[in-house]
Amino acid sequence: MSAPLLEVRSIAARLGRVPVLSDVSLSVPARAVVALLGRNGVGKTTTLRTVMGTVAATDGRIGFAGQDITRLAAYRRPALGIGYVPQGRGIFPLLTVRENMRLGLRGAPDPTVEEGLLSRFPRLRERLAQKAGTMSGGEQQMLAIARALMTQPKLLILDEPTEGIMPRLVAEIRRFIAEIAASGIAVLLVEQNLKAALAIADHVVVMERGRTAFAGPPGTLRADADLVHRLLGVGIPT
Ligand SMILES: Nc1ncnc2c1ncn2[C@@H]1O[C@H](COP(=O)(O)OP(=O)(O)OP(=O)(O)O)[C@@H](O)[C@H]1O
Repeated sequence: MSAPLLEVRSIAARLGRVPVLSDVSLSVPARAVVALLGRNGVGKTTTLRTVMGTVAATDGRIGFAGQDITRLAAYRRPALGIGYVPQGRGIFPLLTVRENMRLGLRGAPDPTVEEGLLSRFPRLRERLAQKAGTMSGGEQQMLAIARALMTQPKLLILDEPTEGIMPRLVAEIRRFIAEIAASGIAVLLVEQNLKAALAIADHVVVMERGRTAFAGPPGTLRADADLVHRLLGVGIPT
């Protein structure tokens, strides 16, 4: 079997002096969707930030596309093919939609890529010259995803993409994520909603206080109501 696209092996990390991650492992195969779950505060966001390099791994190893990136500078990681949409989206409200979309690029935008994204996100096309801060939370989330896709990543990392978004747009954003995955881009997604995670993911990883407590196919997690209750405090969704 070929190596996974992203392989996080037994990483540890601190925020200030606080040890937040002690033993996190997860793999994202090429073209797969992996959902990262866990109660509030277990370290999901810190895990993603360690992959992106804005938090340093104090132990363990992070590999991407066959390269050891554990100590690679954060600013060099996106260029390897990792797109990241942080929690809270990271949109610049006073810049226009078009300016936000092009923000992560190092050179001129590829017109075919930009055009393809605007066809997929017609709400963004209609608002290209508008300041991003005037859009709804769901539209800003679409913009953040489109911005990450402008760099044509092999892996898209999304931190709670539907958090705080009105229900009508939640379904639309979930559909976009499924489409992105179907187009062959691997997705690593932090998702609070267990039902949505089980529906979209090929693999599920559940964290508990700074470590990986479960990693496997959604069906295995779904079959273990006791484990789901212990790790997530919820029942199995119907
Ligand atoms: N700057 C900081 N210094 C020390 N501890 C922090 C800091 N920021 C966050 N923490 C703690 O680190 C832990 C992990 O936080 P993290 O945001 O990674 O968790 P999470 O699983 O993503 O949570 P949520 O679902 O609430 O976003 C939490 O217990 C949090 O209180």
